[in-house]
Amino acid sequence: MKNSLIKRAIGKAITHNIGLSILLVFAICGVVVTSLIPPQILKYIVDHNLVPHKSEKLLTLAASYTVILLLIGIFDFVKEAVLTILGQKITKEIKVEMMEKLERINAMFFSSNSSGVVVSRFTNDVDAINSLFTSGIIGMMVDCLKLIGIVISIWIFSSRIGMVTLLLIPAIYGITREFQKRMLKAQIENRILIGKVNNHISESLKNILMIKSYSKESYMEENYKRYLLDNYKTVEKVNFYDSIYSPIIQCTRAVVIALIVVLSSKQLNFLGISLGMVAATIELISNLFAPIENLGMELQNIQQAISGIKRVNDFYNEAEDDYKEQDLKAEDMISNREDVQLSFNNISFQYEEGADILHNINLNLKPNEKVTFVGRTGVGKTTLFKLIMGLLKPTKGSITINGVDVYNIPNSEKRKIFGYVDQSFHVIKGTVADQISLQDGSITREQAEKALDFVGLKDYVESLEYGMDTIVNSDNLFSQGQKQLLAIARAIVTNPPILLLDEVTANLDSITEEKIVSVLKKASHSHTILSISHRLSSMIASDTVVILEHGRIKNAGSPEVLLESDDWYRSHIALEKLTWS
Ligand SMILES: Nc1ncnc2c1ncn2[C@@H]1O[C@H](COP(=O)(O)OP(=O)(O)OP(=O)(O)O)[C@@H](O)[C@H]1O
Repeated sequence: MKNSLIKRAIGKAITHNIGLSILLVFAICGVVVTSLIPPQILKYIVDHNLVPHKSEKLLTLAASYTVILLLIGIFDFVKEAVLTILGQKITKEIKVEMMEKLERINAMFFSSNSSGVVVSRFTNDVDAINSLFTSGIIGMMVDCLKLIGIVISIWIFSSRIGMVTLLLIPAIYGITREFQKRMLKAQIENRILIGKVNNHISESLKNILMIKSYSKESYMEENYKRYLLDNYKTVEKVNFYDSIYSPIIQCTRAVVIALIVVLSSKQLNFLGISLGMVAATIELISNLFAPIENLGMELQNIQQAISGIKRVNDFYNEAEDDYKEQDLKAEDMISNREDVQLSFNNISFQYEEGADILHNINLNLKPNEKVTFVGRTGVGKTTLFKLIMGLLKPTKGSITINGVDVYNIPNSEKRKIFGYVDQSFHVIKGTVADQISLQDGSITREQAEKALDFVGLKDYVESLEYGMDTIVNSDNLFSQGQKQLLAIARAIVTNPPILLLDEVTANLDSITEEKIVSVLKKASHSHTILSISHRLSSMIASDTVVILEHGRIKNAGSPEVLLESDDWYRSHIALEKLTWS
């Protein structure tokens, strides 16, 4: 059976908050029972005080009536407050466990699930589950109990009215549900259109230059008008249903009350009940409508929560990364930095069943070897890097460092082994020092300073008002080239023996590129460097170039040998020279 995160979270919230849970049960019983008392007091006042014209107990009875109403309010408040607190605790529990799961989940999950889908598991679905407690199951239970109480109270006065009430409940429920469905449909349409209207504004702002240069102003204006018009229509629909629902319910209530009054009049006396009972019945009938109206919404919340529960549980049961050797330490694997053997042992990989991206890759790298992977776009270079870092598991074969399968290396040890730099620098919240250490407590300030110095950014950072402690909250503090240098500092700060460089100089001008390359040349003396580059001539000198084609190694060798023996490589270099000359 599937592991239900929701059941566990609810169980945990209840057992850890026994006092609150008992208070909730007490408040629910209090609301149900006390809400049946006022009509009984009313009946007593009419039959025993007003009809016989006795006023002695009137004040006490009026005070009791008020106190009971106050009690109903207090019980209701306690119920809502406890439900909200428990709901929040359950939501927090679910979200924390989901985040932990997200970190354990197999990288393949992200191939078929966009970030939007994952975010909606954390937001919409968890919120829907939360409403199950705040306005779903418990609300429904309370409302059903209230309805049962009202029907029994009325039945005690008159079985005939009791029967009418029983018929009335499904009728009112039917009308309410129909209106709620129509209103919800209109509200959803309205929300989609509001999204379109807002998106249109941001899209216009983003593309304003293109709109002007291609003279698309009127096209954009027309689209905007259309979205606005459609939006108004849905708002009108919502308002229409909203405005006619209330009168329909009021009329139904008035007709039923009028009927009870007429049927119990002196002339007809069809119901045979006292005046006090008539007054109490009228109040009970009036109280009948609110729980029925609530039931419709609660049913809807429950339906949404059920699909939310299913999606969250499915997410929670996604495959996780396989077993990692948690006790494995980088120092044990690599006792001597000068002796790092990276081997690709006949690996193949596929994202989707039956569609191999990489086939039978075999390579044995020497310590401190500089290897550049080249090949057409989409051939699988970045995928190969992910396999090297153990983020993906080969479908066949293995990649090993000094004989240890990289897929078994625990994530906590990876930074000591690999330094990864790609085309873009990902800024994190925090200071300049945090950008390098990634808030890793084991990295000292001296190490971060040394890394900054190594990439040549020390002077620039010292010129900032707070130096390394300057908060990086704008994208403009560092230029594109400086960001790449920071990325290199981040990668080398732990002095990992293997550097992986994925198109690090893409998007940079040639002067900045030269600067980056010179920093990398400096680093190359003490690292095994694997790089992906489209511009071969601009990279640091490679010992080996590996040409990938259709997911296989087409050729591998020193640049000099390949220049002699590989037509593709020769023409690639010639084309580059032509472009850059
Ligand atoms: N997460 C993924 N899920 C499914 N397919 C993927 C995924 N990532 C990449 N692919 C596919 O795998 C193939 C190899 O992609 P990869 O990014 O490794 O190529 P690349 O050689 O690095 O390309 P480029 O030079 O353009 O960066 C491509 O066909 C790509 O569409």
